[in-house]
Amino acid sequence: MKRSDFPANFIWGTATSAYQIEGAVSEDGRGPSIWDTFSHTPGKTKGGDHGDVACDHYHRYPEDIALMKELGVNAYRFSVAWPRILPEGRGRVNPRGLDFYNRLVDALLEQGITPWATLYHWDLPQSLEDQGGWPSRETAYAFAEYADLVTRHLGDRVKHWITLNEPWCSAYLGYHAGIHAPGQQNFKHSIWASHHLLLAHGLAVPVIRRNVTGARVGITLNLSPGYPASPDPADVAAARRFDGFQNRWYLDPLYGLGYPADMLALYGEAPSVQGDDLITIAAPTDFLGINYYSRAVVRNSDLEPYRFQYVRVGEEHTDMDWEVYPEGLYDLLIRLGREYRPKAIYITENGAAYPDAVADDGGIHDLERVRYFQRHLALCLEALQHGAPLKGYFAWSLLDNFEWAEGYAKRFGLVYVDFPSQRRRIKASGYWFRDFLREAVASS
Ligand SMILES: N#[N+]C[C@@H]1[C@@H](O)[C@H](O)[C@@H](O)[C@@H]2O[C@H]12
Repeated sequence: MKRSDFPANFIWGTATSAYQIEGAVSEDGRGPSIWDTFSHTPGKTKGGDHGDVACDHYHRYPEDIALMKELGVNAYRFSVAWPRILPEGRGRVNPRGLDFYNRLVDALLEQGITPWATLYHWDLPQSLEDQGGWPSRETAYAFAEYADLVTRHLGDRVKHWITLNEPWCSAYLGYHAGIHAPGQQNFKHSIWASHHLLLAHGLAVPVIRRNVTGARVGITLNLSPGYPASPDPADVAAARRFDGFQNRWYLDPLYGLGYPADMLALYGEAPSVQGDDLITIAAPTDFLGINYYSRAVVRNSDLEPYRFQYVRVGEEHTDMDWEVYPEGLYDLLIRLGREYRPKAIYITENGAAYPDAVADDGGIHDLERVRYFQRHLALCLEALQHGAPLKGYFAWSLLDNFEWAEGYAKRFGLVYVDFPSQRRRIKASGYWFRDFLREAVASS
């Protein structure tokens, strides 16, 4: 498989998010986010890690753009930090926050790198959480106001917009599992949050189209194909419930099908739908972003409310203990193309954490990650050749960064970051990606 096996106009990028790399959390007028609060709450993140400095990208973005240039990517997916733009979430605008993204976008364009902006990658302004957070419908309206402001300022140069990153994580991990910010464990709130996140997306789509000539708008979902642990009908049914929990709860409303009836029955908890919400949520989009890391294998369980249990399978796992299963990406792409028929699909994140270390020769020989990318790209190509509307691929991530509750211990970067010194070193996987993009290597 080589780059020229893919269409000539295929997008090749890397991805990051604001809270994971920027740092400068109290600089130039930025307000606090729920992740500032959560990461500074004892016991919430590994080793008490937080994003106060992270990769210091707020100051080092020219160096990081130079790294993107060296890797040879033609696109870069970043997120805009809502609390940098609107410190209280609504109302008062922070011009220095807008200035940062103006500088970032101009520097990317100067290097011939197309900016892809995610409007929300989990850093909700704390003041909005204090007023109810995503379980409150008001937050969806606040998001639409935020989207209007940002796209009016950047829309002349940024044409690719992702409204939300992984609403499943914001709703489930943040409001039911409680392992992500804001750390609530309230099932009803997680269902309401999921609805208001989708509503926020739907409200933002026409706003972006109004403000951005030639806009390409989409959403990014973390989708995982679910497989039954056995042919036992109880396990097969459990896999269907997992699919509803992880995938269909978001895909169905986004593609005009409303919330899946089987999941509404299972949950016994209706989202706080009002008026034309489902029409708003199903606003036509130009692409579907997929973050793919692994599959799920599940068996039946009486554990309420989801009634499935994960089963650990496979011989090969990443440092996140996620099975390496590129076949799941193929299955997902083919299914989505057939069942939901998005105009286009972009892999907006794919990558792996491994316990990288600097070797005696000064290199980082992350050959497992090279193999991970080779295998997943090969299956992307196969899915594309079998009709999936795949148009691009963003490797997660450009840099080792703040891996949320896992802190800095989990490294996903193509570029190694020594956090105390902030020194960047391109890993073997980064050099492989560069050579793949230069077509200097063909790999099986
Ligand atoms: N975990 N993990 C890696 C990666 C995370 O760092 C991103 O912020 C999320 O969008 C998505 O979960 C994937």
